[in-house]
Amino acid sequence: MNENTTPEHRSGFVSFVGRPNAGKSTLTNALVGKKVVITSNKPQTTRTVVRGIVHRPDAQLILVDTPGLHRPRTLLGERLNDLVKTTWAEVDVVAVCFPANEKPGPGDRFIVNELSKVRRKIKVAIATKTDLVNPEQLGEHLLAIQALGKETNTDWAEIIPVSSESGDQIGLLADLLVGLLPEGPQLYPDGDLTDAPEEILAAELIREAALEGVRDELPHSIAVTVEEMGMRANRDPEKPLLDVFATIHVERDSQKGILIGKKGSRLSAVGKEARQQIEALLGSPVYLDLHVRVAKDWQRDPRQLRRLGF
Ligand SMILES: Nc1nc2c(ncn2[C@@H]2O[C@H](COP(=O)(O)OP(=O)(O)OP(=O)(O)O)[C@@H](O)[C@H]2O)c(=O)[nH]1
Repeated sequence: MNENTTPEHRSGFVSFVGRPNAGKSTLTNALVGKKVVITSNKPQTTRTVVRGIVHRPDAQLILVDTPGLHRPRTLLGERLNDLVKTTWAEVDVVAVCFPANEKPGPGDRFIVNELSKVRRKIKVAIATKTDLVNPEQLGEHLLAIQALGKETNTDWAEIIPVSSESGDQIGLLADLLVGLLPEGPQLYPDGDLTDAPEEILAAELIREAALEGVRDELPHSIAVTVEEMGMRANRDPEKPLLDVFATIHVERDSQKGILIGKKGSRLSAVGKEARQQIEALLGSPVYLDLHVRVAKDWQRDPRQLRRLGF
């Protein structure tokens, strides 16, 4: 760079991959600085590809959040894996997340192996959740990641430990990722933190609230659609109200009962939590109309999957 030119601006796409629950969504939110993707302690929370956008004077970093890649067991699982591979082909950098509190295992090997088939792609390893381990454990973890790279012929451009919880090394990670992006213009307007439509964000926030406190197979059985969303007409401009009409789909009657709870108590708690989250994200008071519907075995039914947007 010559001293008379302005510093180059970089822009590009980074995809986080990793086994379910590796901390990808939390990391996206930590880098963006705001909750743009939902997180939960239930594996396989992420289904749609939602982008978080990091704005800096020198760069624009667009984060593509993917579902956890795993051996598919259902049609939904297959669709999600296809989605991951399509994403890899399109991004500038693929960053694999390895939670520091779990030894890299067969699930991680499966992912890195699949990724090694994608040639000429910049690959980064991120050790997530470092706040959960001591320095010695972290050292072993980093060595295990390095070994896994060797074993699969994967050349890590960086191996970096971070904690989204404490914020440790998040700024450094952003710097490293920006350094790996090509020179390019700003791709999204200032202030845009995601390009997911508001309907999708609202549906995701409702799904997150519904996942809170449910166990076993139920989390995987929950899907949410937003039927209608819009500002209520004829309101005092000082008191706007956003109407959101949404449906929570489950696979069985018994699950419907669990979600609704005694005298509707659980559903109303879910509604309240989701409403507050949507209000925080979109900055307007919200009226949320929430229904629960049984879509029998939707995860295995192509027609229903299409209806639910997969
Ligand atoms: N202590 C700690 N917990 C974390 C950290 N990052 C994520 N978690 C937790 O780990 C769990 C999974 O995080 P997510 O970000 O939803 O994981 P994910 O990889 O997006 O998961 P899927 O959507 O299932 O693929 C959540 O309970 C998070 O709160 C971290 O840095 N420290």
